[in-house]
Amino acid sequence: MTAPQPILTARGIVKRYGRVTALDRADFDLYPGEILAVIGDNGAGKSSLIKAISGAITPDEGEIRLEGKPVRFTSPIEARDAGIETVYQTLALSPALSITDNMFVGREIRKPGVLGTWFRILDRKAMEDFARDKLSELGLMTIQNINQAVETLSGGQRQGVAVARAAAFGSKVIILDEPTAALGVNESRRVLELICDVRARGIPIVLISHNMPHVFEVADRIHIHRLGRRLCVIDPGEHTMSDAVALMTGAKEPPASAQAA
Ligand SMILES: Nc1ncnc2c1ncn2[C@@H]1O[C@H](COP(=O)(O)OP(=O)(O)OP(=O)(O)O)[C@@H](O)[C@H]1O
Repeated sequence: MTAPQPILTARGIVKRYGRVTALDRADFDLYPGEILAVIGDNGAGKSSLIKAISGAITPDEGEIRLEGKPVRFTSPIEARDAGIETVYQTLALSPALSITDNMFVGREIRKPGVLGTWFRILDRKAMEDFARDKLSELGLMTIQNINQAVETLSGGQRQGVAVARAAAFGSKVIILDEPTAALGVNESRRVLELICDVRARGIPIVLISHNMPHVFEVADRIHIHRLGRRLCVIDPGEHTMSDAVALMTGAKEPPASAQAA
């Protein structure tokens, strides 16, 4: 049997901010259908790695491949168009807009024919139906009214809308930056379930998180980042949270069983 090919890879990524080297020949691999957690101490370079992959920064050196083909994104829109959706901690939702409008910002559906092409009239019904379908596919229909303003939703529901939007449009990869950081226990639980639902639909997820119990609960593999590069990748079934923290902080060296960096 041939080994599965990674859907997204990065090799030798370097990113410098003046005299600070945020990424120092960093590598990364994401396989189809997995949840890959990326963990590391503060300043290890996790956000920079994710920004490089999602087009928010352009690396100084190195190569990124999506489905085996080299890509060079110069903006998040280019990465999004290629099928890489990122949900940042700040969510980038517009509070005053409805759930439907938030799902479609920048990619609205226009009425067919002249109305849509010339007068750019929105097809609200098509957008509402699509939003309702996507939210219910992911079990998010506790949100009753898809025309409700996002500012009236709880933190967990907002995260749900952001993840549903990413799942609806992120055909290839979804990157989640600290999706449970601002949430309570029950809301975090729901978001973790949602992440597993998205994986079950075949979309691989990159999960950046400082929350070790959450990482160990859902991740298939854990990428440990230290001093600007991938130190190792561990199997959460074979290591404890204390092992992961010791590796992150440099208190311990990678075990032979960990995938080589
Ligand atoms: N725009 C920037 N300008 C200057 N230095 C930066 C910039 N962005 C990141 N850095 C530096 O690059 C290094 C890596 O930062 P990065 O945010 O990628 O780490 P991180 O692992 O995501 O940290 P945290 O967990 O604290 O968010 C840090 O030393 C940081 O100060």
